[in-house]
Amino acid sequence: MFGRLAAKQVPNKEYAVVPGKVNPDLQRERKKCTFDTLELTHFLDGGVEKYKDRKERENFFLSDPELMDDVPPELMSHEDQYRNGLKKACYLFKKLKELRENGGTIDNYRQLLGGSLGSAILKDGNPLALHYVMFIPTLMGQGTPDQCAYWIEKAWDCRVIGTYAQTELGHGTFIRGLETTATYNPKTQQFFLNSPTLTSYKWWPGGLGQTANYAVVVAQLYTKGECHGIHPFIVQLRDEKTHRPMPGVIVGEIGPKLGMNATNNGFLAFKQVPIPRNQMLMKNAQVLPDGTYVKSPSNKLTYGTMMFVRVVIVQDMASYLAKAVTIAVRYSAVRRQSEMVPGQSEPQIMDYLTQMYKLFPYIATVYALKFSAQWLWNMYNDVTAKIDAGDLELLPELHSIACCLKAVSTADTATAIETCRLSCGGHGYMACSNLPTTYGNVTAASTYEGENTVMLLQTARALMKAYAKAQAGEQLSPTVEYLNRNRKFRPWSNTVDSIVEGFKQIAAGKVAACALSLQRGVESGLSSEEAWNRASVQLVDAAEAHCRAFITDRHLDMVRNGMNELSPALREVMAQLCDLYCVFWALKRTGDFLQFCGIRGEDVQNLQDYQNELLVQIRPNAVGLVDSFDLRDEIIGSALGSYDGQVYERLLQSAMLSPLNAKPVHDSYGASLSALLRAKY
Ligand SMILES: CCCCCCCCCCCCCCCCCC(=O)SCCNC(=O)CCNC(=O)[C@H](O)C(C)(C)COP(=O)(O)OP(=O)(O)OC[C@H]1O[C@@H](n2cnc3c(N)ncnc32)[C@H](O)[C@@H]1OP(=O)(O)O
Ligand SMILES: Cc1cc2nc3c(=O)[nH]c(=O)nc-3n(C[C@H](O)[C@H](O)[C@H](O)COP(=O)(O)OP(=O)(O)OC[C@H]3O[C@@H](n4cnc5c(N)ncnc54)[C@H](O)[C@@H]3O)c2cc1C
Repeated sequence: MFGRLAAKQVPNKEYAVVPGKVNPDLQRERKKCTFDTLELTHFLDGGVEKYKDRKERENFFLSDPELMDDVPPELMSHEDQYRNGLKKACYLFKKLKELRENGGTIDNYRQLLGGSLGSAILKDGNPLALHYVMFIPTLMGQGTPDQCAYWIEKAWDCRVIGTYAQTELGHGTFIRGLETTATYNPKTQQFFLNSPTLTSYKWWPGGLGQTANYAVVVAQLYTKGECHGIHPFIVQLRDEKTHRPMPGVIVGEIGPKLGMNATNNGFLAFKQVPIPRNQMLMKNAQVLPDGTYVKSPSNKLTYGTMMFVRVVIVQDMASYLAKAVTIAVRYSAVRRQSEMVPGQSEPQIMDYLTQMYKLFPYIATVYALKFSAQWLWNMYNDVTAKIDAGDLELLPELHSIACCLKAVSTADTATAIETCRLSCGGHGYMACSNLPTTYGNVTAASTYEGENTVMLLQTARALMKAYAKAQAGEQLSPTVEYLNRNRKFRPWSNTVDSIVEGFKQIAAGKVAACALSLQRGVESGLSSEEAWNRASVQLVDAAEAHCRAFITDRHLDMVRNGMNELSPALREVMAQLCDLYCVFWALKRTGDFLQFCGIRGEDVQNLQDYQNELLVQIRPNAVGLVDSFDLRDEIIGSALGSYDGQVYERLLQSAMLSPLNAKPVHDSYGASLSALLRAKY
């Protein structure tokens, strides 16, 4: 990274990065590790074959100089960020095509577009991401076989580039309130797309600004004078030859953002734009040539693509976090500061227990999220196969767990990355640490694909239904089985099993308390909606507790039952991480444990002692654990986190890339500063 330019400009040659030289503290850390890091890498990849595939894929992409930046995107203008992003994205997609022709799978695409590899190549966003992440999945999930046959090939080959245009200036969350209309005219057999108000302008879709020439547009369907709610339509936005906007299409880019500045998010409006009837995606609902509307088996099937992306976001979060925590742990091994014992040499900052506390729970979180994400991905595939066969029974369960996992994983990861940044002191604030960009990417996910509070309220809605079922003695689905009214919770016993059990007990207690609040609200004369709003802070809290119970349960189950093949040395470390994740959250929720699980003050002290013990146990393996994520330096993209630990050399090298350092006296001196220095006031 930070290529050719820098090497010429470092002021003192002896401070240049030396290839192959590894920081001695990092070397010592690697020797201390008690397990085989390669064994863990294989486990994370899902076996040796998958490990080899990944390595090959990374080589294929990351050793291509066309895909590497000579100048970091943060030094570019907004326009150049887009130009650079688009150039690389187009090149990347040519390579993706090559990969597909050699038998690449959708999993390859996910890994490339999400998480670590994608964010290494297109650090600040990808203007073609929505084409693959939402446009193609919507065609696949919502098109009829004929529509799929016509559009998907074109889309895979990038003969059309699409985006997913749903959100409007006025509505993102409440999609039933969208204002864009698609009105069917049986005489011409066309829909007419129209944007009746300013607030109906589409706003946000990735790649919409200057990149996409087609979009899936979500609009209110009108036929025979009646509105049938929101439906997806394929709309051509730009001429296929000239790329000029089609007649009646108003389109542009929305401007710089906190992050993701190469994503080319755009706005869009229509002035009675016609499209043929067969460009409504009609797998679920249909409009017949004469304008007759045929209902979908469930109007929530239109929401299918959002569900897909929520599921993959959870996986993505684990990848982003692995990257951030690798940077912070390696830096904390290299960085020495202060005196722990007066007169003695300065310790590595990772020897401070507070530093271990900042970092190690987030190493554990990578695993916690990975295991939940894997479970969710499997469930998603099972449920979609069943839906395709006409069985919609498990759809609500999938929706409920996907919503809370999306919210909790994105919120936790954003907090974790900010903590990683803080743990790197001043240098963490530098763009070249790659922590600010990583945070920018991750914090966006708390908003997109369903704002987190709203997602938790969706889960809470399902929890209230499940609670009512439990009270009626009905059978419950697996993720809410703990609400069963006959379930006896085991008494507290100062073990990790007890913590996991405790989270279920807390969730059950909070769900019951919400139900009571709602009931009281209604009894006091509030409408059920008003009572819901009055209880909503509690409801969000209950949904979060439910999700924490799920994540800890999954994590413990994996450690107990999913690691039999691993060596005892590695299993021990995996168990320590699981325990740490559980204790960390138990201590963050001490009030809940005191309220719902009957623990006492001395139990809290025991938990505190156990947390300290775990931090110290994990300390010698910290660098080994992040090395096992096996993230190449191009993926890490950080002056602080590279494998060799040449932190100070890389900081100096990256400073020299600043255009402000190109000349000994900057032009602005003559333009303004010299006059100020000479002025007599
Ligand atoms: C090919 C390669 C792929 C590679 C992948 C690489 C991965 C990389 C990923 C990272 C890159 C991402 C890039 C960024 C993309 C951002 C794109 C967007 O934001 S796009 C824009 C994203 N925008 C958003 O996410 C908008 C968020 N808003 C919404 O989704 C909805 O408005 C709502 C869910 C909040 C409410 O909906 P509303 O219709 O008002 O519903 P009510 O509340 O009245 O509840 C009624 C009933 O419906 C039920 N139900 C609801 N949903 C579902 C469902 N999905 N299902 C089932 N059921 C559902 C609900 O439970 C309830 O049941 P019941 O109690 O009656 O039994
Ligand atoms: C980086 C990025 C990329 C995006 N890409 C796309 C894209 O490609 N395509 C696309 O269509 N959209 C895209 N979006 C839009 C995104 O999906 C919406 O911003 C998101 O769904 C939130 O909607 P909103 O902006 O209307 O927020 P709002 O709903 O206005 O949220 C504002 C506040 O109101 C609260 N609130 C709203 N409703 C409720 C409620 N019912 N109960 C309690 N509180 C509530 C929220 O919790 C939040 O605190 C993108 C957004 C971002 C940030």
